[in-house]
Amino acid sequence: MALEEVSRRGLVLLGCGRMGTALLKGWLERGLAPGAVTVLDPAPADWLAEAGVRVNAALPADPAIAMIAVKPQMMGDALPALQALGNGRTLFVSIAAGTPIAQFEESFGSETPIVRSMPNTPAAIGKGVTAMIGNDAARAQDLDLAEELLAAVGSVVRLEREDQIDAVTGVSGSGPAYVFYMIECLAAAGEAQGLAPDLALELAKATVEGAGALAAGAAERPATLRDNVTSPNGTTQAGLAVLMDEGAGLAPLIARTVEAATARSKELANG
Ligand SMILES: NC(=O)C1=CN([C@@H]2O[C@H](COP(=O)(O)OP(=O)(O)OC[C@H]3O[C@@H](n4cnc5c(N)ncnc54)[C@H](O)[C@@H]3O)[C@@H](O)[C@H]2O)C=CC1
Ligand SMILES: O=C(O)[C@@H]1CCC=N1
Repeated sequence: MALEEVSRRGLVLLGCGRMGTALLKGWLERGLAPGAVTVLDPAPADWLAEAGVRVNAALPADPAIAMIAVKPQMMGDALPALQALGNGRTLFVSIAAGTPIAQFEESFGSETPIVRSMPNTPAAIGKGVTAMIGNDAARAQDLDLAEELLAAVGSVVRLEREDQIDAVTGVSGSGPAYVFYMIECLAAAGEAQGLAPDLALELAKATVEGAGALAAGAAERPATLRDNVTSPNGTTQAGLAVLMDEGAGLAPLIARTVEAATARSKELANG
């Protein structure tokens, strides 16, 4: 439904880099009309024009969505291009880390409906997760439209307070990178135990994919699924004794990882 409304009224995408591309590919594959999309980006990828997307063209008169997908550091240069859409019917949706709603209200006017969100790159294959929160001007139907649009490429959670988004960024926004690194480490460790690189990588990727799908679909908690793998005095127990070491194991490492990413999100808000 959201993709139909957006196909009718239009979507402007400010910045089409890695995350903008992930979202746009997800929407196009799920039925968004390419001709309804206007991408504004000084370095647009070739596939956009080939796919029938309008690139660096004039703004549509009354687009449903203005999506902000530039780096926080680029906001000053980039936002004026959307000025004409402020204080109107267009819903602004930002995916930028660390840029507060107040900054968008300052640029576009406080009557502008704005949703601040934090998606992640698995959106490109419809498996993203996005957290979102709206400003005071965002009405229930604006929030529903943003949620439906983001739900087309994965699951969506609504936040109660804007400041929750820093921790969300540290967990799920940045999280795919942690998991990719986990795959890299698992494959390298397999190589160190004598497996060929291709085989080690295949095993590591399939294991993370399978375990992720199992955890996502199971009624049991991850800790129970872990127990199910762990035979008394078996191989998993030997491995987990290292991984779950209180001082040097994964828990304190992940805690520091998420803490650092969350802190960086807060820092970005202060320029
Ligand atoms: N990459 C990720 O996994 C995620 C990124 N984000 C957020 O998405 C935003 C974009 O990040 P990425 O896509 O990773 O960055 P990126 O560097 O891949 O893409 C940024 C794009 O903005 C374009 N750009 C630069 N100046 C511009 C201007 N004045 N007007 C219009 N476009 C301009 C660039 O040419 C580039 O295509 C950031 O704010 C980031 O915090 C949010 C969630 C996840
Ligand atoms: O690294 C970043 O700043 C962005 C935000 C979340 C994922 N990538």
